[in-house]
Amino acid sequence: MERIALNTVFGGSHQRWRHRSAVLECDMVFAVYLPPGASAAAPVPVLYWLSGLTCTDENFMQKAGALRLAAELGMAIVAPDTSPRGEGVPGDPDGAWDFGLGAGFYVNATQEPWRRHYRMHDYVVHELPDVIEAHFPVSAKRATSGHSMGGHGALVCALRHPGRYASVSAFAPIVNPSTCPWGEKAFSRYLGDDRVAWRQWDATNLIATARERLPLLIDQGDSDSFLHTQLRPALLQAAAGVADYPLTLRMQPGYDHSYYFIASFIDDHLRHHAAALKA
Ligand SMILES: N[C@@H](CCC(=O)N[C@@H](CS)C(=O)NCC(=O)O)C(=O)O
Repeated sequence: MERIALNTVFGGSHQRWRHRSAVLECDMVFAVYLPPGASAAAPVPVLYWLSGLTCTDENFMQKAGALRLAAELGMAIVAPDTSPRGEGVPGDPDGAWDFGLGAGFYVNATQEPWRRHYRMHDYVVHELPDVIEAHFPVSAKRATSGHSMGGHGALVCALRHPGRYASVSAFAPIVNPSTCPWGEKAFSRYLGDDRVAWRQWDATNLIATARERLPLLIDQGDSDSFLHTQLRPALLQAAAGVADYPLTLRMQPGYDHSYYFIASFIDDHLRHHAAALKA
């Protein structure tokens, strides 16, 4: 592991690290924020933030405005990259931004040529937390949240792994990737044409049989240009209603898809997670 950045912020420490991922078979960079006072004697819980299309570990740390309250709440935040990277990792054949590099969709690909490197689900659920818990003063109390493609990722990680997270939330998540253009493009390539295989990667399908009922907070801007084509939170809300799953979906008037929207409501999400992590 090699540290490539270190910044003191709100009394804590923002760090970027490069490490070799065995799961993804490439070098990866992640960011971690450690609040003041985190130590081996006083380990802190961790929020795993999953970013959206085109992002790296940097977008959330620089733009979400989360670190002041994370410092106050005594919560670490880890932000991974959004896909495998580097030499030999294939990207979108046409260079598009919604597939491949920066667009791993937090699934384990089964199809060539993606299946060797594109295993972001195993990376964010297992390998990265193992690295974090081995090298930083954190506890095994975990929460997850994310934005757009990363909102989908957070929901799927929590729904597929009962007991692993104390808490989950999302901003403008892609709730039903099996039936929207971003998801259909990604899933048909990463997972193949058999749509039955897509169901285990789709929150709207998974919520129907959820074995755990973590209270789920979702914020969605009603002026988000992707709302009606890609995101469609009403589909998850309907499935949650049928399954009697505790979902709070807040439609936020005037807000778009950007980090201005995330920054406006991140405090509510951090408090939502802190309450569960401290319980
Ligand atoms: N590049 C796309 C937009 C992609 C986009 O909105 N990405 C979101 C996640 S889905 C994001 O967080 N972008 C990075 C940023 O705003 O810092 C476009 O030109 O329409």
